[in-house]
Amino acid sequence: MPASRRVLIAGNWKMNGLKSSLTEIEALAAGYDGDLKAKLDLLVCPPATLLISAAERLAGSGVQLGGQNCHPAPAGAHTGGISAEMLKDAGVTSVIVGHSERRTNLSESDAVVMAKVKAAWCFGLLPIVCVGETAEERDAGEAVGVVTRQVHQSLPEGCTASNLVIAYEPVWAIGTGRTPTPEDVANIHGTIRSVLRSQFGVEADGIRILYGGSVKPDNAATLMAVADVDGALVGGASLKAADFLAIARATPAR
Ligand SMILES: O=C(CO)COP(=O)(O)O
Repeated sequence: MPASRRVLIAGNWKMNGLKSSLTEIEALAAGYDGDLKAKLDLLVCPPATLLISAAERLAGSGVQLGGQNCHPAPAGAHTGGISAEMLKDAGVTSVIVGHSERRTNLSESDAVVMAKVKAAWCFGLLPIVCVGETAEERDAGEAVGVVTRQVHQSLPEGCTASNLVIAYEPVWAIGTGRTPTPEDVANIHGTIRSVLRSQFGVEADGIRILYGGSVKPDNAATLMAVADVDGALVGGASLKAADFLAIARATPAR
């Protein structure tokens, strides 16, 4: 196992979280203890409005802070946009790009996702690139093909173990309580690893591939033990520090 493939448990709060939720950030900072630090990286991605305050609360705790999206342009006339530089300035080290909710609801294409990866790199942020098939695509037997295409077309040249994380999130598993079988997860993660190998050679062996979609404290141990699963991207169960920390504790040590 390459040293760089340290397990990463990441929380995506999506459009949830008010100032009062900063108590959960404080609880995360307090709960990321020596055992967890020895075992894995912990990352939380609250909404943009909470980033600066969250960075203050997390300072010195070792818990990393992430954004949920960035604009492909460095700056300028993009009302409502948030640039990678702004995220960096707020204390962020990672950014989720290409989440299926943005691909679907905001028609984000693979080309746009690639531009966002490059924007993140310009400011030293670690992009977490999401891929995953819909229920219709899975039922049509197209899961492998869809994920392969997304990985191929969303990633620029020059991806390495230290500048890229992939998250496989089957759309039908997000927020539904349904998860793929461990065999299905192993199959898609193995496919992603081979696509990465074909694109980036030996570097691919160090790139972390997270699983996301209805990860909970009671299924984390099983899902995180699957081959080529290097952590989780957690939605709903990351909103409460107790649940999110329980997922981290349930994750097997490597
Ligand atoms: O979309 C997700 C994380 O980005 C997964 O969400 P849930 O964990 O709520 O299914």
